[in-house]
Amino acid sequence: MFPIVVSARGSPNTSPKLSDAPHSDGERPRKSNSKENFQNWLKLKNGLSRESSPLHTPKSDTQHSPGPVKKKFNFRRTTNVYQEKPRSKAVREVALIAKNRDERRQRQANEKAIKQAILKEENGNPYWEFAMMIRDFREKINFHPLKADDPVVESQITVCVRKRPLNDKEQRNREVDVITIPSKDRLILHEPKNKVDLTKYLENQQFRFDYVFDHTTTNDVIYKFTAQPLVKTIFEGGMATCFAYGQTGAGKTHTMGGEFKGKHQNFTNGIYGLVARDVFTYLRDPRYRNMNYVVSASFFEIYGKMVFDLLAKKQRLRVLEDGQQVVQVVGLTERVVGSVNDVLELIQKGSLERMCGQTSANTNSSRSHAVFQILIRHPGLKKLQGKFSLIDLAGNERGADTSKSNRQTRIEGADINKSLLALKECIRALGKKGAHCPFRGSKLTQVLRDSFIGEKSRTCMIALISPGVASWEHTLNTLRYADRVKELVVGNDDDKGDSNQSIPNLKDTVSSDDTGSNDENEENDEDIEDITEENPSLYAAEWEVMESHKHVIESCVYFHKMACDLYNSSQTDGYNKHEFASNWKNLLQEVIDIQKDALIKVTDYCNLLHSKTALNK
Ligand SMILES: Nc1ncnc2c1ncn2[C@@H]1O[C@H](COP(=O)(O)OP(=O)(O)OP(=O)(O)O)[C@@H](O)[C@H]1O
Repeated sequence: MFPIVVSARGSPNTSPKLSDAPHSDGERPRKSNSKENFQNWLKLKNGLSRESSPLHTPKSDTQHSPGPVKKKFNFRRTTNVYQEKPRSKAVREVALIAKNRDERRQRQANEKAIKQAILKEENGNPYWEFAMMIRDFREKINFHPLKADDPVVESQITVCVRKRPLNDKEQRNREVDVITIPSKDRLILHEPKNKVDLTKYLENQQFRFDYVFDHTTTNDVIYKFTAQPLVKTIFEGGMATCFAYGQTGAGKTHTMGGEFKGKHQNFTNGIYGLVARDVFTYLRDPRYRNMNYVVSASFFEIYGKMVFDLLAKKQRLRVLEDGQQVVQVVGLTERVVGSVNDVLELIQKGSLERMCGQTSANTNSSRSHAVFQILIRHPGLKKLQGKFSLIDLAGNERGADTSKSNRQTRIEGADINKSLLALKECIRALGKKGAHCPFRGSKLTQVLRDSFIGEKSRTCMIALISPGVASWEHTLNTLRYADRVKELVVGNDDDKGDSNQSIPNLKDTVSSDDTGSNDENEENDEDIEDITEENPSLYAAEWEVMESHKHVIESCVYFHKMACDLYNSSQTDGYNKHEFASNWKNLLQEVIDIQKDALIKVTDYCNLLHSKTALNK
């Protein structure tokens, strides 16, 4: 039974009413409307803090404020008292305080009742406030999602994001979907936050990529906008590379290997299989039919510093680099394939061999990078015409997830972080024409070195994200990483038509204090400005500084070891002077690049800190 709200003056309260109050006479309750309840609850909350608090006495009353009360009254709080004409200003003031207190209590009771009604309807959903705020936010947006027949824009580096649907576990936990995709190249992450007084609010972070795919997008459509435009590159004598990057369980294998149906994986609709299909289509094209190209494939995985052949029972392989910096994976199986089915068989074989570890996020988590390559060679298996490398990267989650794990898992985590950091630097180097590529930063970038050099090399990165609120921090990391890669390759192309629509509240935080009325929200506006104007840019800059700092530390250790090895090798009789000089030069260049990058980032950060401090003065 809900309390019947009667105002202190005896008239029915004008507060918002419960839209779904259950009937006390045993009738079936009316169809509930939790959104309306939520709006009412917000209004109540707001009204409560502003109207009824003694600190928020209405202006008309404060104008006649009698000043401090000196006498002590024996005041009986009844409805009649409010209706009587006060005998003095002091009595009137006390009556007003009492009235406000009563109203506040009634509002609290009302608020509690509405909250209970919403909770009942939301079936105890612990995230219901965020869910309502996000729903509210989305209602104000015009959605222009990507359409399958939209044109494909080609570029040397493409970075896009795919959001998967909430999985069964997330749905059982009633997780909120914190990703909104308003258009084909934009994405908003709703960060769930709590103020110090535990009021919940959203901090909306907007990102922009070449394409953003929502949870309804199929592998075929993703392929069309990502890897498919790169297939012709390998026929034109270039290197093509496609990475799947993201948190464990976000959908990397689903995208690269093929959609899962239970435990069965459909390899025909993964990017590996789709690339193979198109390679054979190109071979039949009149332009290439007479070239008699030979197609072959290899499949290996990189686990820490070790490389294993997935087509040869995980035989361990060595990676060697010659004086010309050509990197060879010695003994890697390269199978000649005559049809798409041959390729699918190899994909299936290799996928079964993949190394799996365990993390708290996914018991079948992949802790290794899987590299599937399709090569086109001139007849006689000699000269390479082109190579398509497809990489299903290991889960990118950081210390937070691995700190609870054993030492081995922590080492794996550190290796994964290191290789992902090196990968980012190498793609950035590809984007900055002529820049030094620090490919020795990890085994992954070492074996993929030829992907990052040359005018004809093209790369695409698909960042996979989980939409659930429980994953929002990992999702933010993934988006920041992808954004960093994109930032350097996209430039200032702000001519994307309707995708630039203004999105409501993007510069605002949405909080459960919001009622939509400006004058009622004066106090909160201060918070809004502080949170959205300052923190994200500072936070992002700080994050960059920390990342580059770590990179400097790691590279110093690496540099020290390599420099010692190189020096020792130069002390032997008959050492190769050319090779020594070239390696020493490259090593120095690599470490200088990393330090320069860190210097730029920390300088930007210092400037940002100074400008914020100056603004606050
Ligand atoms: N877009 C999607 N639509 C439907 N289900 C998906 C989608 N993406 C992923 N899934 C499902 O989510 C689960 C985890 O996906 P997947 O194994 O591809 O994650 P992962 O990122 O490769 O994780 P790991 O790093 O452990 O390999 C799978 O059951 C998969 O079917």
